[in-house]
Amino acid sequence: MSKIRVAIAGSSGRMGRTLIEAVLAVPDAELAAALEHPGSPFIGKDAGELMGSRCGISISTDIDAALSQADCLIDFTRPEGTLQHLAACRKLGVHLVIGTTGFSVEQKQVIEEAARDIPIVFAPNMAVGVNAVFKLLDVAARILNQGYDVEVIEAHHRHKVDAPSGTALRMGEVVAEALGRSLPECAVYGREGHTGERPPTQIGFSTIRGGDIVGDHTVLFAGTGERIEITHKSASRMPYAQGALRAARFMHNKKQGLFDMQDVLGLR
Ligand SMILES: NC(=O)C1=CN([C@@H]2O[C@H](COP(=O)(O)OP(=O)(O)OC[C@H]3O[C@@H](n4cnc5c(N)ncnc54)[C@H](OP(=O)(O)O)[C@@H]3O)[C@@H](O)[C@H]2O)C=CC1
Ligand SMILES: O=C(O)C1=N[C@H](C(=O)O)C[C@H](O)C1
Repeated sequence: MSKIRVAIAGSSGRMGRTLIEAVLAVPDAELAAALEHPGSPFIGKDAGELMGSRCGISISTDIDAALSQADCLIDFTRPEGTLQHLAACRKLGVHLVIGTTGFSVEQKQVIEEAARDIPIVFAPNMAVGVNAVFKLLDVAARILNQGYDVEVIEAHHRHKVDAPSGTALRMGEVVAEALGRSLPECAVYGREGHTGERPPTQIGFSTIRGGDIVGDHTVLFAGTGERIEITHKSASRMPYAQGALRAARFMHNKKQGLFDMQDVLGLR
């Protein structure tokens, strides 16, 4: 099989740099292009230099030119940037991996619509371990379906701009679905003041932001006389990048469709 030609959006960001490192390290993919938004101080710089050694690909703002060299774009940016890249991928028939989080319901609909024309893997967490935890949560919630209060607790670095994390929200969705609840109806995002007693069907979310925490998630099932905690802790961003590359490989022979990492990992 020929190498997958990968373009990376947000290439100077935390995930962008990790993705460059991941792509340059594997034999079956090549870095085709590296993108940044206009105004970035990294425009014109060699993408490999960000990770220590030059690779001959300059960081550019020209989305169409970048996509003309690529089979797949990997995007970990911000929702507005992702939607701009999505439109260009759709126009040029380029596959898209979306790791960005923090989309509105309407923005997610735009992604769904685009997946009629191109294959898209859209997942709030590309790490294999987190996707295993989604499965464990489904099993746990079905067993602990009465008498256990569910709380989702997440912690991330001080630079993260969206809350709760996309992963925490997906964990809440998995548990809510297993329990036959609608997350928008039962979710509570933080508590303050005289809140009254906790309704038994509530799913609570707590957010911690600080320092360089890469990403920790815990789902707590609190019963009477016992507690169950299912926790995932990231110590590096490389598992996210490697998951994104698996997603790019997964789409190689696909024509269209919306997928997530459960599809990529064969966990459906
Ligand atoms: N699905 C997953 O597995 C994971 C998802 N994420 C998500 O990925 C996203 C990025 O995270 P992270 O790398 O830490 O963030 P960073 O802020 O470090 O990187 C984002 C990059 O995107 C650029 N950018 C910002 N706005 C735009 C825009 N409108 N158009 C194009 N590029 C833009 C930034 O440039 P500048 O710095 O100049 O603003 C930066 O280079 C977040 O939504 C995060 O939640 C993160 C890790 C794993
Ligand atoms: O912003 C991050 O860093 C992360 N974002 C993703 C999320 O919002 O779930 C995934 C991971 O937790 C790291």
